[in-house]
Amino acid sequence: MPSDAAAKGVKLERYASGGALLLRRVASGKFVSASSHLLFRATVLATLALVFLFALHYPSLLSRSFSLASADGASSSSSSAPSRSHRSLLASSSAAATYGSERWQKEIRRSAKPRRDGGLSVLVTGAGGFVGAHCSLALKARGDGVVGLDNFNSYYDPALKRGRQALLADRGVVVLDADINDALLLEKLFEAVPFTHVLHLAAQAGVRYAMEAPQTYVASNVAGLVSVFEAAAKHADPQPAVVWASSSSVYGLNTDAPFSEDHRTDRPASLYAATKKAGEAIAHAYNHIYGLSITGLRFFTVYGPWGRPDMAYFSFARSIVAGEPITLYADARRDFTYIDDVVKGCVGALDTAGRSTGSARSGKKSGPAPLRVYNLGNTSPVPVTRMVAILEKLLGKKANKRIIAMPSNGDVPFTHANVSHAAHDFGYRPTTSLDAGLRHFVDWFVQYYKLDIKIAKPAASKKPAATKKKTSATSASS
Ligand SMILES: O=C(O)[C@H]1O[C@H](OP(=O)(O)OP(=O)(O)OC[C@H]2O[C@@H](n3ccc(=O)[nH]c3=O)[C@H](O)[C@@H]2O)[C@H](O)[C@@H](O)[C@@H]1O
Repeated sequence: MPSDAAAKGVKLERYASGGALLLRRVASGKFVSASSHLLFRATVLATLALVFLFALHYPSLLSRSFSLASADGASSSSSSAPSRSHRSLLASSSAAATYGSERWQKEIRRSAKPRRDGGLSVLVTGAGGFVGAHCSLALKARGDGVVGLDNFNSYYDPALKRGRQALLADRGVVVLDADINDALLLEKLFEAVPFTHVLHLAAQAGVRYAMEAPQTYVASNVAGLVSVFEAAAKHADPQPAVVWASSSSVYGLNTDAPFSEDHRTDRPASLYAATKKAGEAIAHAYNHIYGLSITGLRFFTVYGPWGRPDMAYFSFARSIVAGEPITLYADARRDFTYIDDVVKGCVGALDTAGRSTGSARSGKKSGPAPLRVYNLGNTSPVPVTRMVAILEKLLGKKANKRIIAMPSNGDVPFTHANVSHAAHDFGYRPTTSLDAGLRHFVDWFVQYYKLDIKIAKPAASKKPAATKKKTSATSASS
């Protein structure tokens, strides 16, 4: 081709446009023939078609101005899976306006407006996620304003996330299709609304999956966290207080029990744990330099209705129903914590967060700001075999179990929370037994998947306090 062009005295010039390389012919003295014109047009059309297809699959690799122009305010997505990219371009979220537009701002402000005196205005990242959706519902129910964002990636079935989004939309909470790594989107959000708090729950979860997709953990849990702290520190005026999801996994190879916030967290057993531990160090730096009020919450194996299908209790329930085998790691124990208890902890942490002391304008802080970290666990570890036994009873079917020694996949043998700090500072008291919590989960599970299963009745309990009433978040989900 180049030699042919040279022979015709035509110079080919390469230049970039919209992420694709176009070839332009520049005539050097001679007329370009009609057939060359046709060929040129066909090439341009084919290139444009390729650009369109490229944009459809990889919007994150294109420029910022592209994401600004997208129809639903979707952002770039370093951490999201391809299905989100399609959706962000083709589908519309409840805030269907171009982000930054007047209509978009109006929708965001309406969703963010508290309906009670002294109410909070909270940006919830990961609002399409398990904990994020429940917290958003609880905040909205008590009269706080909530704006959610989520990239709806396909780490697990996005339909479940869309279901949670629909639930939130019913309550008047907007959840934007957006990624925490989209700095411009975050700037626009903080420009539009003076959020009092950020509840940052968007993350790449799952301990074992980190061996398969290590970079997604860095993109979400490290780069994404920095992106949120950057926006909160430098583009919000006044700065909000940030409460974010760390993890019980930071205790890693710690053997002192129950795990206390004062114990060592410098021996992570998985990359997932290491990214959460890195997050805690990053939080320290942003608090120190910019005066951001930051609270990290170490969640302990949170479960319940609308939960995560990648987690053991959920995937085991599916396998039991389907008659498929499950693999149990011998002697593994977890401090399983029910979602309603965790929601109360998150809300308590938000309510007691204390103000940030920095200024986005001057870049200076007026004094030290709060920097806190709390365990949110259930304080009673249970063997995983016991969790399976409860599921078997509720579902009326035996599991096809295969018990093996715990593989070296990042798992730790047990977790056990000491929650005295959270109890002292915001009255955190978990009250849901694993039996009661799994019953709520199975109720929802059977309904959600329209299963023809009669759930076993609870045995008469001597301790009625353990089967506490459902909160609004749980009732909403069942
Ligand atoms: O507490 C935490 O910090 C973490 O809790 C869970 O991680 P994990 O406790 O590993 O939860 P599951 O994946 O549901 O596993 C629960 C238990 O089942 C065991 N398990 C898991 C999978 C399996 O096939 N077999 C099996 O015995 C695990 O070893 C573990 O003891 C979440 O997935 C993490 O995102 C969260 O940060």
